[in-house]
Amino acid sequence: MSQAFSAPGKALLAGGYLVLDPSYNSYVTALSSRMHVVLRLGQERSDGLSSIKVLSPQFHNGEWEYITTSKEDLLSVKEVNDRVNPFLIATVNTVLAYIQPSTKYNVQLNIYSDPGYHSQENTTPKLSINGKRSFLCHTQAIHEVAKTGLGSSAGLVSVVTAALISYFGKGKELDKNVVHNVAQIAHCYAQKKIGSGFDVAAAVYGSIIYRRFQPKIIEDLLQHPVFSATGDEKLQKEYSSALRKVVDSDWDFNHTPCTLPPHIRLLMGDIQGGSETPKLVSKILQWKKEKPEQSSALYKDLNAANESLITALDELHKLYKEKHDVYSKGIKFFSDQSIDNLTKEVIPDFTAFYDLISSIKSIRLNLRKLTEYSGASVEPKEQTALLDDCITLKGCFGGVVPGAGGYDAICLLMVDDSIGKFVQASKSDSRFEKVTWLNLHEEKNGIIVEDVRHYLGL
Ligand SMILES: Nc1ncnc2c1ncn2[C@@H]1O[C@H](COP(=O)(O)OP(=O)(O)O)[C@@H](O)[C@H]1O
Ligand SMILES: C[C@@](O)(CCOP(=O)(O)OP(=O)(O)O)CC(=O)O
Repeated sequence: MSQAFSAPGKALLAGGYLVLDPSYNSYVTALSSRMHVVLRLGQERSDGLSSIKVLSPQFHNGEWEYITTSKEDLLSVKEVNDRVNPFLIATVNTVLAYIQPSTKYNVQLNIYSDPGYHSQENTTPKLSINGKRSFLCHTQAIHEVAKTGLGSSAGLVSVVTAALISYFGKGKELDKNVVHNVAQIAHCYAQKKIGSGFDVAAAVYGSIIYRRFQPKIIEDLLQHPVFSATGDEKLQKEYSSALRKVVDSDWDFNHTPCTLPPHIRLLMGDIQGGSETPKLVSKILQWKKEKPEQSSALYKDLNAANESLITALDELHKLYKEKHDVYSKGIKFFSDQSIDNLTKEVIPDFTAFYDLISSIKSIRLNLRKLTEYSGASVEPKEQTALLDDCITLKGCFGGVVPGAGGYDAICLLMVDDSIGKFVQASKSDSRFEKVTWLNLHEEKNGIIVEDVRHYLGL
């Protein structure tokens, strides 16, 4: 029996930092760069132990094996050959503790990541037998390859969780909420911190308006004494029942499906400027602690701007449905227009388009205030200049620094038919010489079942 699944990457278009607080909504776009897993029965071990073997053939030394240390002790998982992958062992541990398999298992998982997740330098493509899948092979180990911040670990944890839960569920229909909850716990354990979880939520559910779960739901689990006393069966059973109770409880968070309006597409630019999200987050949290009044006022304004983007996108969906011809005229108008030199005359029918443009401007204005007040380079001046340059070209509604911001990426909202000319024009414009436009788009679905035949020969 073989099964295949995939999960999308992510771009946090609105809600960076605020999404750490369960009071605020964020807007996450799931991306066409996907993380794939193929699960098949593995080889039985001569010692009769259960095992989960994970292969990542795209990367040097991309092989990890997890075995239970004894026939009785189902939950003490050991990494074989000492190759460490914190996200994989956390996922294996969490799934096994949740499932508590009663019979022996030997499973092999092959992981494949689409090109957008990592730098494509020094790679060679490998095609599957039926040509449906092509992945880039790297000469380095996974932890040595530069990332593009599309959420590879979140995609990995989510898709491995889905595959293992499906396997142990013996084909029972996958409950995405169980996959989400188990994957969040595993991802937080691997990261040794409880982030907002927007990346795991997007990997499981796809493009969403996301309000985070309360961290306290999983805090005790991550501190459970079982982690400091491996092999203690009584503690393992206690942990497993506590885990099951948490996973099966109502997490009371928001993951409303959303998608960009028709003919409006995301264009991501990779700047390779490198940013340390944890350092940016700690700087912002420090400022919040030191300047409670200033920060709460700015968070209020930033949240209003984020919500105005969500509303503007929703209004554009309504315009498309209710006045399709007006919507089409608006798309045509903006495809041949740079918003940097919009005439003052406002075309009344295009209000929803103008609202989108002004919501992006409002988010950026408040992110620059966040940068100034906190000292964290959320929208540093180099990114301000680049985003301002982008709106001088036709077909661009504006753009933001996604997620935590910093120097490594920009996300533009574009008229789809204008992207080709926009990218072409940027190639001969020195203002964009540091930008690599990523060949990806919104793919709003979260975890999906894939056809295993597409991976044969990889
Ligand atoms: N294809 C893969 N195979 C195995 N492990 C992977 C793969 N992709 C990502 N990982 C794991 O996720 C880690 C990267 O996670 P992280 O630093 O959080 O980056 P990101 O922001 O892309 O999630 C890698 O070092 C590796 O441990
Ligand atoms: C700051 C944040 O709210 C958003 C960070 O978004 P990014 O997409 O920048 O994160 P990385 O995956 O580290 O690149 C932290 C959080 O929500 O956990």
